Amino acid sequence: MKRNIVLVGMMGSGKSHIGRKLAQRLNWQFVDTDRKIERSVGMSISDFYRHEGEKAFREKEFNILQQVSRYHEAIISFGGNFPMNIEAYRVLHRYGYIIALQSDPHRVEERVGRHIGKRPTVDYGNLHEFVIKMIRSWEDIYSYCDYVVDTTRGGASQLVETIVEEIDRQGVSFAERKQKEYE
Ligand SMILES: Nc1ncnc2c1ncn2[C@@H]1O[C@H](COP(=O)(O)OP(=O)(O)O)[C@@H](O)[C@H]1O
Ligand SMILES: O=C(O)C1=C[C@@H](OP(=O)(O)O)[C@@H](O)[C@H](O)C1
Ligand SMILES: [Mg+2]
Repeated sequence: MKRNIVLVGMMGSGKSHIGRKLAQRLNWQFVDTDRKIERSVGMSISDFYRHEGEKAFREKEFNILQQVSRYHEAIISFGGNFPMNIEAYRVLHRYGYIIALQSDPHRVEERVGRHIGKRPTVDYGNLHEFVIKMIRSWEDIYSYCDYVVDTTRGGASQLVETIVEEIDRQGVSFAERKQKEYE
């Protein structure tokens, strides 16, 4: 039996947007791992990454994953800075139903380019090449996921219903939250 739903995928695939709507639809909590890391270290992801480096970031991220992976009735959006690695996958998959969101390059470019500067690791000067490379780096992950959703087309409400129907179709059941366990 699972406890939560984890959304993974490249930046601009819609994790935050769809995650919030899915949480509303199910009346669950929405949790963003990047925001939790930022609260825990007291600085932005980009500052932490710049000051402490990738190894420290990965350790912190793993730490947070272990914590949130045990949550019940939560939609957990996994930060899109890097493709999920196998250790993160194992931790999240124990209790989480893992959904990968993906979109075609032109849509990712359009979404990420909408707020220039918002995502500190994006190369906005070379957006097209950056997006192609990022999409490629996520390709190997999809076969590990429980469900892959293409978010290139379709509004968020429609995509949320598609996800809910698929979970029903697969007969996934989730343990209920019995006590307050979040921040
Ligand atoms: N299905 C969708 N339909 C319309 N706009 C969307 C959809 N999914 C995401 N967006 C928009 O695209 C942008 C990036 O989405 P976001 O949820 O922040 O992606 P991520 O968290 O995966 O980087 C946001 O401005 C969001 O409102
Ligand atoms: O560019 C970056 O480093 C970030 C991009 C965002 O990713 P998403 O677009 O996946 O939300 C988010 O993880 C965080 O704010 C940092
Ligand atoms: Mg996001």
